[in-house]
Amino acid sequence: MQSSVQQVSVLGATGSIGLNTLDVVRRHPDKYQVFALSGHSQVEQLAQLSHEFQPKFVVISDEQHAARLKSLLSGQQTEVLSGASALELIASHDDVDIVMAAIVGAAGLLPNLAAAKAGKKVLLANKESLVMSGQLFMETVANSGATLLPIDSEHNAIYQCLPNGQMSPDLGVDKILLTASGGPFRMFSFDQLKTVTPAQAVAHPNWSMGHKISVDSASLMNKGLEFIEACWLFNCSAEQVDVVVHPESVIHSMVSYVDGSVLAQLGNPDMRTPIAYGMAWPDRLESGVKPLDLFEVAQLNFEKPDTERFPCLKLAKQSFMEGGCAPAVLNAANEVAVDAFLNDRISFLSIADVVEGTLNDIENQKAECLETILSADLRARAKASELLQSITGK
Ligand SMILES: NC(=O)C1=CN([C@@H]2O[C@H](COP(=O)(O)OP(=O)(O)OC[C@H]3O[C@@H](n4cnc5c(N)ncnc54)[C@H](OP(=O)(O)O)[C@@H]3O)[C@@H](O)[C@H]2O)C=CC1
Ligand SMILES: CC(=O)[C@@H](O)[C@H](O)COP(=O)(O)O
Ligand SMILES: [Mn+2]
Repeated sequence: MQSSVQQVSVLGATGSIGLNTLDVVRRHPDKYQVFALSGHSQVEQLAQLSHEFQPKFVVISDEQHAARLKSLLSGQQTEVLSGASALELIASHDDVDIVMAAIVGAAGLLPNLAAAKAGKKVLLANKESLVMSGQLFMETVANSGATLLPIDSEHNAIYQCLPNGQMSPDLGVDKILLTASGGPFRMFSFDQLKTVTPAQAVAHPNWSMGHKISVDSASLMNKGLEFIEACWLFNCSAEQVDVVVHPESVIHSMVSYVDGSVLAQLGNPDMRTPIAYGMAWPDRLESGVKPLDLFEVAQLNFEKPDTERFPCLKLAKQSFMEGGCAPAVLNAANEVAVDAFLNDRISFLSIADVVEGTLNDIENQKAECLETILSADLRARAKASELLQSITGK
């Protein structure tokens, strides 16, 4: 049992995972105290959260926003900082016990690595950092003795179903069954996919999430990123992970064993469950999530994923099997393409075209060190932007 109050840094506090984390913290003031919060564009909301949680530090990306935040927090003890190095500071500070890694995209990589290097209890929601730098990230965790707990709902479920969170053949583990909702366009024909809008894409059938991950769910890129995330987290090969479409999102993933047993973790689709699991691990914590009513659920369905209509899943698997910096290139191209789609610059189907074109045009390299990975990320962004221009003519 944890006894003293744990100090928590929430990276990406103004987002969907950040706010759910703060909801769990709010329920347990005897166990958790907010040490630091970070945000990017939502200055007012960050100020409001700082008023409520009175953190020691609050970090925002740019200096102008920081100046506004300072004026909103005048008279409060909280220190306002800005920039990438400030994120690393609150992720690795000696006084921090738990880091919630909930910044979206590649922007989370450096602070997440800093938390891992500093040996923190890292609650990893940001899947992009593992996709970009899986080997480096896992080595950093192993070398520092950090505790890495997956918050992504599927990986949290798998962690709960594996013996000691490990994919060990000695313990009879056979396969991971990674569930996918299929997203809002699961039943759409290829023709219908040509004209879907950002508003339709972010309307996930089961989960309320940020825009980027919602579009990824709609294209099945989210499942591709999660496939790579699972391989790194649980040290398994591509052949050991099967994607199973399960439209209800009640089973959050499963593990099958050599004796024919399949263990699953079920629950209502609410991120406060995996967040509370990570915060309290190895204990359990009340999270505010209502108990699962199986009579209300009534049916659980399963399908094979269709990678013809949703090629992003195939592209992600291929990039993992290719190895090196290919997953970092895939991730960067996807970030550029999703942003363009959300801003009405390209169609939904062009997301996969931009990712595929970028992967084809960038020569792969071994992911030897952080600098190589960051340089592949930059080159991929430049190439993806070029491809966007050729699609839009602008
Ligand atoms: N939402 C969910 O249920 C799940 C999310 N995840 C993963 O968790 C991560 C967060 O997702 P989600 O909460 O939905 O995303 P949101 O878009 O809701 O929130 C993203 C957070 O990151 C901040 N941010 C955005 N850009 C930057 C940047 N360049 N530098 C620093 N901070 C930045 C945002 O600040 P601001 O809002 O102030 O601009 C916000 O606090 C993603 O990696 C996602 O894949 C995984 C499983 C489930
Ligand atoms: C809540 C969560 O973990 C998301 O990653 C969710 O899994 C998205 O659902 P699908 O990608 O399966 O549609
Ligand atoms: Mn997920």
